[in-house]
Amino acid sequence: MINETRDSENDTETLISLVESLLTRNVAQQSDILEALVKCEGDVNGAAAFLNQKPESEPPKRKRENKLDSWLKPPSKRARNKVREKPPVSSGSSSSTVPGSVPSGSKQPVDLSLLLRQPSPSKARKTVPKLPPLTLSTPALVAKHTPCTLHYSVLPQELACQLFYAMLDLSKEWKRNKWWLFDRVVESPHRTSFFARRTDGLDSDESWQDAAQFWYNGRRTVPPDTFPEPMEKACKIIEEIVNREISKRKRYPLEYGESSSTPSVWRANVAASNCYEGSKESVGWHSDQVTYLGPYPTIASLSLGTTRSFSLREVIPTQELDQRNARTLNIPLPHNSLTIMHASCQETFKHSIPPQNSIDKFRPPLPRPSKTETEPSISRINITFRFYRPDFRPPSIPKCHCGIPTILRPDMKGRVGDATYKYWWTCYAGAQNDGKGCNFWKVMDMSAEGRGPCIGG
Ligand SMILES: O=C(O)CCC(=O)C(=O)O
Ligand SMILES: [Fe+2]
Repeated sequence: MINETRDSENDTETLISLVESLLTRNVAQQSDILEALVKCEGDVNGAAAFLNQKPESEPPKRKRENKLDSWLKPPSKRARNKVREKPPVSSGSSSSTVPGSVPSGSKQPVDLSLLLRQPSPSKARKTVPKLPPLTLSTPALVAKHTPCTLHYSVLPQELACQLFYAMLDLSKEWKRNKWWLFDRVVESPHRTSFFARRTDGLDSDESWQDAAQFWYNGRRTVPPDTFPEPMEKACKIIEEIVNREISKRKRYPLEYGESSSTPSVWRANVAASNCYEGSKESVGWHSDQVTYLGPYPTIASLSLGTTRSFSLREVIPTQELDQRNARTLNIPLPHNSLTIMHASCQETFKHSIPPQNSIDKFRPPLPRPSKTETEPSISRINITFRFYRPDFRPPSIPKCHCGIPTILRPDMKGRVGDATYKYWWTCYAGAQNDGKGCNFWKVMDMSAEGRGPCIGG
């Protein structure tokens, strides 16, 4: 099964994230990770093993340019497909398909400094100070530094425990996501599952379950499971919290809704769930895929079980790279806490659950119904409640030259200040079709495509 809820901006970046997620020690430089990848010919596990055993004091090798270039510019046709060509950064035009061709410069060498978002050798980049990671240990700090809000003890204690036990039991059957990266299939370092609510959350719309069958690959599959009973109960409580929080914050014109003056109607109609068993299970840096969520989505993420650190890092727009650096922000997420990733988070930040060297055993406050003793656990269950917009249902998603539904990507690096972000429909075949894709891209145009209603009309 491929990953339908996460979006990785480009292959090299994904590879680096995957290696990062397997590291058990700090590797300060992304260039060291890339070098290890080159040495191991793109083998993620090999690169991580190499870095994990490398003594910390060993000075980084500096002869990287030739090797990196030859690795990033493989000569074969197959290899050329591996590096995703990117649409122009500042495309101001409305909807445009470029059949059989790609934006100018598409066959040019990959710009490594943009890819890695780390200081380039130029003078200007050297003067941008690097910022150490910052731990955001209170909801006030989270609200100050990120587009998220953090809420503690959101469910009644009994319901939180009931849901934790129910998901822990179900998780034994969950699968690891698999997708194509370069020439190999990679597997997520945690188990995952997808649920669709019985209705779309608004009324008893019966087409909802029907639509849900298309969310893997855009091809009809077995319908996903519906929300188990404690998840349904939790969802109702979470919807109230989310709507209250949305009503307190700035709204964006492309967010779903009748108008900014009508009451908020965020509702969850799907949920993606993850189980991290032990300190080494993780998820690498990514933003969540917005194909069915539409622009400026709000995602509510519930944490159950042992406390894990949730990391956020802004993607600095290209034109600001010589002015500021991103900072890794770490938020400890205890049992029964809710992180709301508000509108603009998927467009401006990446997030991850990094592996840890140690983990606190979680002792649930209540035992299972049939037991008198509680079982300590090193697992964390995460449930992300999401609202798949009616105006982004599967039949409305454009298809690429490979004939499969595209994915929607925000222009993270090309964004300019607070101006409304741009999005592209791009080929997704690279992740699912033996790693081979086409170069389809098309600017998303809400009104030309008949989407809405949006807050901004
Ligand atoms: O486990 C978490 O808190 C994050 C999970 C996540 O980012 C995802 O499922 O997309
Ligand atoms: Fe995510």
